[in-house]
Amino acid sequence: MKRGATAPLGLSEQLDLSDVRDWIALLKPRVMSLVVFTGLVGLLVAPGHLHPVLAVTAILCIAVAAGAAGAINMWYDRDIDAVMRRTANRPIPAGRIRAQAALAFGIVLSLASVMVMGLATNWVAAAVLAGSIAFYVFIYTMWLKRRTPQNIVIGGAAGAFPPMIGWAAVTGGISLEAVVMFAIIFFWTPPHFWALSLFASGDYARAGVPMLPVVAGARETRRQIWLYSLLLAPLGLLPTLIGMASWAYGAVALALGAWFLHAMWKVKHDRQDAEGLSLTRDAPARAGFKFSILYLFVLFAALAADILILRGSGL
Ligand code: HEM
Ligand SMILES: CC(C)=CCC/C(C)=C/CC/C(C)=C/COP(=O)(O)OP(=O)(O)O
Repeated sequence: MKRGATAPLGLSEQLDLSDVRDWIALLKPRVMSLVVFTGLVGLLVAPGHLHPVLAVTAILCIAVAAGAAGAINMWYDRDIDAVMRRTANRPIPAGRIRAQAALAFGIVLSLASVMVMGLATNWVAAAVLAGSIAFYVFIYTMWLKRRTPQNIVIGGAAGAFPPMIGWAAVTGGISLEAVVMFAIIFFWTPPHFWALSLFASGDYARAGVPMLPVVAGARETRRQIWLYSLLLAPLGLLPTLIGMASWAYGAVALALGAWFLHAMWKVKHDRQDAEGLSLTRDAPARAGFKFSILYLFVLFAALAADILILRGSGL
């Protein structure tokens, strides 16, 4: 058939792949991958049984909720994202997705993820899921981010909820083990983010976001990174100390903790100029940021492996 003005579009024309990529980018998939992984670990280590289909549904709900919260964050932050080099090409500031459409997308996905979580698992898990979306959107994004350099310390709690949500999906409640996993991520977030902010502080200064290096300087930021690292390293051992995991996990946590302290010690004593993007490619802050991600991934993987192996062996 010859294509006239009214002829239907072909599938590839209707579904432009670059559009799909932009909608996916709204969900901040790279950052959320680790959020979802920690949620999965919470679900795997929880005592009890959840049908595999429901378990997969629960993890999808965490992924969709985290992504939806990211989309609403990008809607709200479109003005500052446009100013920062790292974020200027995001779909909203770059004009590829309308702000209102992104907001609607985020709200619909948020509501859907909470409803499906409640129906598939239980309403405790759904409530904590709703709470973490609300925390990220209202407490971090809309309230603290533009007001105080403590924004990520308090707001970071949002990213610490997923293991608790996974745990609640299986058990229908929250117990000490879930709180311990929450605490590990809570104290991990400041070194994770402030290491990055040391080499992205020029961006934040331009956008008027009061991140710690902008307000208090690089030296104080390095000091705070070190203090939180000192708290985090022993916290990693808590699962063993409360009898949740064995000493095999404890040994991994100890080694990782020592490695984390080593990486952050180098950040603390780095004397390079921290303004803008002027840190060299191999600057300790860059290495520390990257290592923070590896640390959390390996720590949670070790926790899951330890508990599943112990359970499998009947010990
Ligand atoms: C308030 C808390 C947090 C803040 C402000 C924060 C901020 C950031 C920023 C600005 C980036 C840069 C990369 C990008 O723009 O895509 C990043 C990367 C990343 N964050 Fe965080 N983060 C926080 C908490 C978390 C949590 C709780 C997790 C997971 C448990 C996480 C996991 C990651 C990962 C995996 C990356 C690397 C993404 C990549 O490969 O590009 N973050 N974070
Ligand atoms: C289940 C659920 C709802 C989880 C929420 C997960 C969550 C809050 C993760 C926080 C990580 C994150 C994307 C911070 C970005 O900060 P930013 O928004 O200031 O970074 P940006 O400058 O890159 O936009």
